[in-house]
Parts: sequence; structure tokens; C-alpha cells
Amino acid sequence: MRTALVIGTGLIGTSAALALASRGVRVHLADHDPEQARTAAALGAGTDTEPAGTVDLAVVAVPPAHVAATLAGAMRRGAARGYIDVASVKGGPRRDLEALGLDAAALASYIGTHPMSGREKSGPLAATADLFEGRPWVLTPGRDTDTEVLNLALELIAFCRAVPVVMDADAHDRAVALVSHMPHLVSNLVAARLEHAEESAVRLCGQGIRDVTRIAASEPAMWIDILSANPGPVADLLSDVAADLDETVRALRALQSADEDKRLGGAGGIQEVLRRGNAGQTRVPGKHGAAPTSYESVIVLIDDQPGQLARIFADAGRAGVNIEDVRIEHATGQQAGLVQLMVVPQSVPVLTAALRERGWAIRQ
Ligand SMILES: NC(=O)c1ccc[n+]([C@@H]2O[C@H](COP(=O)([O-])OP(=O)(O)OC[C@H]3O[C@@H](n4cnc5c(N)ncnc54)[C@H](O)[C@@H]3O)[C@@H](O)[C@H]2O)c1
Ligand SMILES: O=C(O)C(=O)C[C@]1(C(=O)O)C=C[C@@H](O)C=C1
Repeated sequence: MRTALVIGTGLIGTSAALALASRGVRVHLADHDPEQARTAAALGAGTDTEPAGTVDLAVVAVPPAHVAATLAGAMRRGAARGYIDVASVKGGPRRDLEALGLDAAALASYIGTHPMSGREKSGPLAATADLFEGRPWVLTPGRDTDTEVLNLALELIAFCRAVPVVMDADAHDRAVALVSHMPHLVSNLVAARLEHAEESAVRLCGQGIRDVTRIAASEPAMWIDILSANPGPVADLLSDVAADLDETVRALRALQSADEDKRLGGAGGIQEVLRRGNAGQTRVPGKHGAAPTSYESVIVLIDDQPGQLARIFADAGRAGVNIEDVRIEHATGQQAGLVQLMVVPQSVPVLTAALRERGWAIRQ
């Protein structure tokens, strides 16, 4: 692929454009808000000028409700040899495109795709070239999809260092209802409990609630679009969650009972909720789509000063330890924080000793 056109230069479009541009592809950037395309160009994602002729691949990265019309407009003016979109839902955009009356050749030049990676922030300034690295990128080719277009899409995914996964569009929508759309609503429902909460309670927020509510900071307009295109499967899953919630409330009420048998029953109910949660959590794939890995953490107390993290990473590197993941918890009202370094279990003693030797305060 030598040339590409990215339409919609927000988080996802600009991230893909940055990855393509870094691999030498000439990328043209377009957005209905020219300021967004200008910003993406200033970040090094390409040029916000129009392409002189037909590009190899057009990547449509606009909100789901605008995907079909944007694709049809680009196809009618012959903008590209192949077209993909990256919307979070796949059945709706394909059916909308078919309903727009495009000919068979135009439909064959299109593949619906979905990178399973994103952030709670929008716009080009949130974009990074490595956003998709190691993440699944779903392709939903139809029976008549051109092989050449499939190859262009695979080339884009390889440039983004993502992992291609081929699926049927409706099966994709049912799967993301489970792993993305329902969890998004549950995160919002948990965060919503904080809206009118006492300040004295909110200031105690620790890492647990930060993990559970991060995605509740996402752009609501985009999510209304996503959920509007996949309401049935999400409603089915939420009604299962609601039944589990009813059971959990019953178990907690039993724990308040004066009757010991009821209390025992309640404890059993809660134990079952926690067991099922543990079992589900172990099925979440590890980094780069590998089998789940159990990391252990080494916790380091740091002053909230520039350069501390870089020094810890350098010291870990010198000790030959690979840091798999990192979390930082800022201590409320203090210029200090706890850095949780996730490493494979056998690295824990090596890292702990090396950091202690270099004067770091380790917390158990
Ligand atoms: N945010 C995520 O985590 C995520 C992850 C995977 C896929 N997606 C999908 O990627 C697509 C883009 O999402 P995003 O997070 O980059 O959103 P974003 O808000 O960051 O960017 C969307 C961009 O599209 C532009 N736009 C809107 N309508 C347009 C139109 N008709 N023509 C041209 N430009 C238009 C907007 O001005 C904006 O710059 C969506 O379809 C979304 O479902 C999002
Ligand atoms: O990590 C996040 O912020 C996301 O919400 C990303 C996420 C997801 O649910 O995993 C959200 C929507 C997209 O369609 C794909 C990825």
C-alpha cells in the first residue's frame, strides 16, 4: 500500500494514520471538521490536502451512524481501490450500505472491520501510533469481497501491528455486546452512583473504582450510536446481569438476618458470586492476546517528582527484569504515590532486592 485516505481524524482515524505514515504510506486526512484534520496533520499523521487521484485504501473512522453515508460518498467519487470502516458495530453499517443501492462492484470493494482497542478519550490529540499493537482487529468480509481489498485491509492491520481475526458481522456484534458494550454500561452505572455522593466518601476513591469506572469517561454521543446499533444483544446480557444483581441483593439481605441458617445461605450466595467472577476474570486474555498470565506486583513508594518513574524503570532494566504492566496510585493530599510494578512471579525477589539496594522504599 502506497497511499491511503483516512476520513474521520479522531482517536481511531489518527492512530491508524500515524501507524501508516510511520511505515512510509502517503496518508491524506479528511474530516467534516477541518480543524481535526489539520491537527492530525500537525501530529505527523499525513497531509490534510485532497489526494490527486484514487488512493489504495480509504479508512472510514467516523461515528457508526455516519459510516454508511460516508462510505457511499467516497465510493461514488471513486476515492479508493478498497474501503474499510472501523466502527464498533458491524451488522448495521453493512445493511445500511446495501440499502443505499450501491452496485455489486462497490460492495465488493468494502470490508467492515473493528480494531478492539481504544480509549476513553476522543479526538486526534488522544491518538497514538501504537494504539492497536497486539490487539485483535476484526475483519468481516462478505462472500463477494474482493481478495485485493482483503489484502489491503490485512496490510493496514500488519502496519498497526494488530492481530487479524475474521468473523461474521452479526456474530461480531453479539461478541462485542458481551466484552465491550454491556461492560461499558455497567461501568457507567457504577460511576453514576458517585454523581451525588458525599465528598467525604468520594475522596476515598482508590484504584479499584478507578479501574471499574475508567471507560465511563467516554464520549456519550459515540456510545449512543454504538448502543443504538446493537440494542438487542446488550439488553439480553444486561437482563442476565439484573437477575444476578437480584440474587446478590437477596444474599446480602440474608447476611443481615438474625437467623444463622439464613446467614449461612447468604454467605454461600456471595461466595458463589465471587467464585464466578474469579472464573470469568481468568478468561480475559493477557497482553498481546496471549494466554492469560498471572503477574505479581512489587509496590514502590515514590515522591511525586519528575523523573521518578524513569529511574525505577532504568533500575528494573539494569536488574534484567521485564515490567509487564504498571499502575500508579496517588496518595490523597500528599506529594507521594504508590507505583505497582507487575512482573512474572519469579522476578519478584530479583526486582525487590535490586530496588531496595538502590534505595527505593518497597511496600508489601
Ligand atoms: N473510541 C474507541 O475506543 C473506539 C475503538 C474502536 C473503534 N471505534 C470506532 O471508531 C470510529 C471513530 O471513533 P473515535 O473514537 O475515533 O471518535 P472521535 O470522536 O475521536 O473521532 C471521530 C471523528 O469523525 C469526525 N466525523 C464525524 N462525522 C463525520 C462525517 N460525517 N464525515 C467526516 N468526519 C466525520 C469527527 O469530526 C471526529 O473527528 C467509531 O465508528 C467508533 O465506533 C472507537
Ligand atoms: O479501552 C477503552 O477505553 C475502550 O473502551 C475500548 C473499547 C473496548 O470496549 O474495549 C471500546 C469500544 C471499541 O469499539 C473498542 C474498544
